[in-house]
Amino acid sequence: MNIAVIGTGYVGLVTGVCLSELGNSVTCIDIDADKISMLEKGQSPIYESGLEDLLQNNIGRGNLNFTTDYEKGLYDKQLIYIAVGTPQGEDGSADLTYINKACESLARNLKQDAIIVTKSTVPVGTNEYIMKKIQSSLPQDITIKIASNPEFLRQGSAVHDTFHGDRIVIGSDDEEALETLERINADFNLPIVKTDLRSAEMIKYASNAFLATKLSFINEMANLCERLGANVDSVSSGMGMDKRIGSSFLNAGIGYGGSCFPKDTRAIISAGKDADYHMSLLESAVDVNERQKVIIVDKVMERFSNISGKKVAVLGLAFKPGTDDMREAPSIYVTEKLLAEGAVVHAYDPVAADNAQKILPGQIRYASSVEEAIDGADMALILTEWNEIKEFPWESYKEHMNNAVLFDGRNCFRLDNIAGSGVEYHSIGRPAIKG
Ligand SMILES: NC(=O)C1=CN([C@@H]2O[C@H](COP(=O)(O)OP(=O)(O)OC[C@H]3O[C@@H](n4cnc5c(N)ncnc54)[C@H](O)[C@@H]3O)[C@@H](O)[C@H]2O)C=CC1
Ligand SMILES: O=C(O)[C@H]1O[C@H](OP(=O)(O)OP(=O)(O)OC[C@H]2O[C@@H](n3ccc(=O)[nH]c3=O)[C@H](O)[C@@H]2O)[C@H](O)[C@@H](O)[C@@H]1O
Repeated sequence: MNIAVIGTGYVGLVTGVCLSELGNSVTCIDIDADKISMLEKGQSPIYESGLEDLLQNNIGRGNLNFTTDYEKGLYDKQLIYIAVGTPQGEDGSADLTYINKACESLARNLKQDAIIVTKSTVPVGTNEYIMKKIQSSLPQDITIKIASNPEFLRQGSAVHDTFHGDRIVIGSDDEEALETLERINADFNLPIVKTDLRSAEMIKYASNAFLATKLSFINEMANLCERLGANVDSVSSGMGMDKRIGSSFLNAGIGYGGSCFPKDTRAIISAGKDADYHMSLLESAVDVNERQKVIIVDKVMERFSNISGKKVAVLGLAFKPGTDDMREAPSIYVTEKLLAEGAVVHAYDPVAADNAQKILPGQIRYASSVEEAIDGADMALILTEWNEIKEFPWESYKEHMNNAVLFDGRNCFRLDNIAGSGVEYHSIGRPAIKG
């Protein structure tokens, strides 16, 4: 099938690349000329395992193209995916500016009937709005249909998730659109959930909101474990063995970040307000996460009282391992707070340092290895559980640091492995280990 994808961020790019891998002819459109020029050369603008190989293979096979030109990109396409960003607006609601702009360009340049498929996460009712907006600007002889196909990939495992996800959701109020999407998606060989337009939009928000709430729940339990002398690792595994609870998303830590959970939870709270319904559970989940992001600095201050002039090594900056994405990364809030307390911050991240330098405070010094970051440090904070950080040998902390005190915001290590190592260790929801 001939497919266009509008927007080449995480979702647009992965969607375009994976649909071309399945044998479709795909053109990706973006307004960012630098991005398109990189992509045309087979270079991925994002760090995502396996993506660049697939990108290059499919460009080579001639079934994947990139353009900034809507007319060229939409030419002869039967399916058009919209995958532009829907960031958080000032009042917490989803900002539909990019969706509006994409719809306007689409309507100006579409010359044939097509099915428009929304991949972007959009509030319930937006697909109906998109349909009306585009159709009202099209010549009368062109007809469009609309469908929602929300995306569930995780950054860091985006390609894997696309081919091995738990389900594909397609929603439409038009039978023909549903059938076409079912046919295209059948090639992924995954369970397909077919539903109406509004329910598909809601499934996406409800899924992210549920996962975010699960994280805030376990983080609250972790904070209580600390006060009551229990170990949240044991609590998580004991809870997770119950199939009704499930063991995933029970790793306590310094809270969720990233480009979606923070904005999507706020967007659904805002949708609740508009519908005159108070989403009290979700509001609490968001509040717990706000507090959790900086809990590690509270631990530092409790231990040291004054960190002015102290060298603090920050290990890991990305919001999670496997990505260079810094959006809403806890490292933003943690480094700001450390600097406000007068600390001298030396940071290391295996892939996110370039992006970090664009948004973190200018005073941060960047190291090119864990060793360099911790050399002569008075304490080290782990904020992202990269394998390289998890595999760094214990002895080396003692060897390099002025003071081997480690604050682990991701519970990377088992307590029984640390005892006796000579490193003082503080983590989340578990007893501290004296050095
Ligand atoms: N990042 C993720 O892991 C996931 C994101 N989503 C949702 O997917 C949507 C996209 O997210 P990301 O890929 O992270 O966004 P992004 O912000 O990384 O990329 C959006 C892309 O759209 C382009 N763009 C903006 N306006 C355009 C226009 N008028 N025409 C053509 N291109 C335009 C931008 O230049 C950019 O390359 C959002 O609604 C997000 O909530 C859903 C699941 C996973
Ligand atoms: O809508 C989206 O954008 C995506 O949001 C999340 O994916 P992502 O944000 O890429 O990453 P996750 O693996 O879900 O992690 C989110 C945050 O939760 C944190 N987390 C995750 C799991 C856990 O057990 N503990 C924990 O603190 C991570 O460190 C990270 O900051 C969802 O998992 C995807 O299904 C969804 O498509």
